[in-house]
Amino acid sequence: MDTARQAEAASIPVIDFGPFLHGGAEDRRAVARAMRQASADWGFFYLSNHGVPADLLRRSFQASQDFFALPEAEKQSVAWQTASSNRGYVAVRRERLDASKPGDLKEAFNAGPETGPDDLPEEERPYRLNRWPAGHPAFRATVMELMDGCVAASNRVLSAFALALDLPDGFFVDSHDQLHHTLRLLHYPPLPEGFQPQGGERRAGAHTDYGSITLLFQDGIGGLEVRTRDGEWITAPPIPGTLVVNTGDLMQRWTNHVFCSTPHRVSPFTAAGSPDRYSIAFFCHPNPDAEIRCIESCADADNPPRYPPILAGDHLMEKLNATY
Ligand SMILES: O=C(O)CCC(=O)C(=O)O
Ligand SMILES: [Fe+2]
Repeated sequence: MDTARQAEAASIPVIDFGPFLHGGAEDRRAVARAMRQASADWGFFYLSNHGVPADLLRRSFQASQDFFALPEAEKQSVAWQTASSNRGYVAVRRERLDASKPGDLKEAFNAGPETGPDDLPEEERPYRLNRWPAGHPAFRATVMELMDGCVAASNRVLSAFALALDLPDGFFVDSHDQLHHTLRLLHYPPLPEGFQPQGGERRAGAHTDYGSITLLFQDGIGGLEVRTRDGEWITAPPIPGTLVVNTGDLMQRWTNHVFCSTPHRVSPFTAAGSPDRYSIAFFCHPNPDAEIRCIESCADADNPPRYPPILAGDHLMEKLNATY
């Protein structure tokens, strides 16, 4: 189906994270229960009072605008090179999130947490280094400040997920402690008036995310669409002050579909036409050597494990190699 129903923002749950961060044990459990329900019904929810400072987000969106406004040659000087690194600049139409459709009408800049190269095994070093445009130290500083904020926020969400499944607090966080995450600045350039998408092209093709969870920050433009469990596409409009959390493929495998990995896409058109749109996604990836196997309490005789165990790193490489 090509059009999406305009959803009431309320149809995808909005969860207040404040009581989890600042409340007592019962408040924390109530938030975790709401997340469990939302992840089962939708695989998506909005989170308010998420703890990532508004001023940092404002500066990050500004840094993103400044980066994408650089001349193409400067952006290409830090071009994305390999799936194993997955860092650097990705030009318009370079990636196909829906492999059956033309390239996405977006450009992106990927970065990862910077562990000092000295801490890394020799063979990993070239893949763990970010690609920064020369002469823009403030860009790097802002992106890395946001990285830290997102690592902290995602760990808090992962610990709520553990509580939601009655698992020890560190169950998910400990499997993410090598910080193989990707922070991705996204820019969807304006499309000319009367633009006709060719061959089903979109700003981002329909896909599920690959990792455990994703935190997504949207600007005010809109365009994100989510497929409901009934197969209908609905809009996920921006809600000021919130971020969007969605569960990815590995979380779905881990929880045997208790938490679902929901297809989503970005439509070329919004009520405002197709102006510039910016978003920022933080993809959480478990440690590459983490074995993702069905959590015991998520399976029983009627619902046996649906997938064999897989190493998180193997899953990610398979997905990245299919979309570039
Ligand atoms: O830009 C957005 O709103 C969504 C982007 C997205 O789903 C992705 O990059 O995986
Ligand atoms: Fe996505």
